Amino acid sequence: MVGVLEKSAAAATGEHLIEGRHLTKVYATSTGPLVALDDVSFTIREGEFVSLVGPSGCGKSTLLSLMGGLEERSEGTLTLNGEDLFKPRPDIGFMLQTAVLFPWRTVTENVRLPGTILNLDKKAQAERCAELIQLVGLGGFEERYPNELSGGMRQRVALARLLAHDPDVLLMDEPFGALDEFTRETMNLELLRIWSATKKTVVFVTHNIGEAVFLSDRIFVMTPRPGRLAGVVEVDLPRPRTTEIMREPRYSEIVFDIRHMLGVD
Ligand SMILES: Nc1ncnc2c1ncn2[C@@H]1O[C@H](COP(=O)(O)OP(=O)(O)OP(=O)(O)O)[C@@H](O)[C@H]1O
Repeated sequence: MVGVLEKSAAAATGEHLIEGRHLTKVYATSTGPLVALDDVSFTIREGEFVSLVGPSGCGKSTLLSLMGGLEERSEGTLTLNGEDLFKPRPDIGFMLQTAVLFPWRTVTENVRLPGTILNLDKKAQAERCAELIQLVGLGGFEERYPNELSGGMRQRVALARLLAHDPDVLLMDEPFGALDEFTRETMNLELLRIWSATKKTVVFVTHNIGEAVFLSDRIFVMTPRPGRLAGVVEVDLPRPRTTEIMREPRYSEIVFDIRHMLGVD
């Protein structure tokens, strides 16, 4: 059970892992070029939990897709450990708001899919996936099919699948955005538990400022038209975090600062 939670030797060295310099993304649209990201520069350290927040259309998903190598940048540089980042890589995992699970595959078969695609050792994968299913709280549901699961349970399957091939970087695009508040809070706590044990690098997109403050080491605050990085906020709240932290004046202060940066107040 603890095997999947062991820190990778390379993790948490505090070095710059992902580095973007003057990143620009222009989409060609029917009404002409649309600047989704404009001159965005940042670094993300190994083992760090970074959230991207900002209103709809500010380029959060675009930036995440660039980091996942799913979109081509228009200008600028983007590197992972100094290597040009321009295509999907097995050491980067991606998770979306709605779990894209194969309905004809069981929970176990869905979680084992990346290992099968990447042709990883079958026995080791079988063990790891069984541990991960326990880890995300789905013990007993291994042989169920997605349509027999709740939305929260399907996201748990997606989370286990994200971790199955042990990527160093987890890119999560509003992974719990479609869940009710209680389930979302539980999933956030699970994610923090897994993250603190594995020290993976997480980049997490959310509309929810409170969620970003609760989870993150740093928050990239983005503004729209064109998508820019308005500022980076350090979250100096202690860890490990529980929901009790939301009572802290410092928590409210950071939430307020971000709202202010976004012009919400
Ligand atoms: N494939 C695409 N083609 C054309 N325009 C796009 C494409 N993807 C995104 N855009 C545009 O780029 C801008 C940024 O979109 P993006 O999805 O990155 O924003 P976002 O901050 O993630 O928004 P949301 O919070 O609503 O998901 C938007 O104006 C959007 O319409």
